[in-house]
Amino acid sequence: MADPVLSLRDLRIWYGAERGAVRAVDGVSLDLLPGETVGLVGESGCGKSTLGRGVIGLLPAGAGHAGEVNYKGQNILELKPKRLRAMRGPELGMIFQEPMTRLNPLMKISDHFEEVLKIHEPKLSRKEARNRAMEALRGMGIPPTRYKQYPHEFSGGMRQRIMIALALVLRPAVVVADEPTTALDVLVEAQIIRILADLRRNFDTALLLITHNLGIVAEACDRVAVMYAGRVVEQGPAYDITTKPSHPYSRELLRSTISLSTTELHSIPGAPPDLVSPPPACRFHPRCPDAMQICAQQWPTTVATSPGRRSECWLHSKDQIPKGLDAPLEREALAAAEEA
Ligand SMILES: Nc1ncnc2c1ncn2[C@@H]1O[C@H](COP(=O)(O)OP(=O)(O)OP(=O)(O)O)[C@@H](O)[C@H]1O
Repeated sequence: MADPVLSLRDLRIWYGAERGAVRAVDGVSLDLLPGETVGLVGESGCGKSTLGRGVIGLLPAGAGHAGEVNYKGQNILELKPKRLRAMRGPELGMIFQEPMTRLNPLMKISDHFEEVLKIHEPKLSRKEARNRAMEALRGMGIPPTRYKQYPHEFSGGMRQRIMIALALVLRPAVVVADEPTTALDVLVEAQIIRILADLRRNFDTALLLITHNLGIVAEACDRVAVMYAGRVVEQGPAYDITTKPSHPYSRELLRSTISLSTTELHSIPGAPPDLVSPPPACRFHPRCPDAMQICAQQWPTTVATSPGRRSECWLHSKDQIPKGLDAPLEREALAAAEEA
């Protein structure tokens, strides 16, 4: 297996708040291999975007961090801002959700590409830069005849494809795509996801795809990391996790996804916890249908449930649970504890 192009080790990111720190990412370890797409899924507010920004060192001012984001033998979180800025684009790319806010309405598409290439690849001649841009656009299904047009002359789906082409024209080693297709209709979404899959194969780009849509994960990702309350609670091959989730949270998340075979709508009871003071021990225990007494008392260890697959749940290390603590957690007891 190839060496990872990027490795997160015990990554922690928090935001200062008056009531205490919001621990948005709280001890995440994850590898990205060259050319693979890893889907990052989880309910709103669990820390996906924060993790995605941490991966390319683009954290808001005031955010604290600890742990490592290793890229080419260096922790990018420790780099000088200038060095990091120079890496962002040619080595670490990011695709955001709303293309209109990122494309300058007064600049033609050609100007956008030529500016980016001039900054990061100054040795390219104008003609070479133009050819590179055309190639990237063609890959995204945008005809070269439209190269000199302005952003408003394109549909939302096309603008998003232009943004993706702009991120990929520099052939970065790692791209973080944060909900890149959420604002688009499903057909355009499927098309973009297919094109993204082709492109990363061609350029060996590792893609971290943040999404709410588990259907996309099953279709487009090699691996998936399921996030809950700042932690990655399960990670492994996308097919295995979307067909046979081993963490109760992944299972519940999958059950609450609408698909063609959906006969009734399921929602996970309760709400995700407050990240200022999350529940002790396993953070999912107050909502978990399988919770045992140990889950409210001790942090679960991460267990390799099969090759390449890890799950942070006591269900997978039952032999280590002290006697009696494997009894089901009583819901009434839980509610009373929460009231107190
Ligand atoms: N700049 C910020 N300052 C303070 N708190 C923030 C900031 N950005 C995010 N947060 C908080 O950090 C937590 C994680 O947010 P984040 O946006 O990373 O989650 P998410 O899983 O990407 O959510 P969504 O799917 O809704 O985008 C939330 O509690 C959020 O309110």
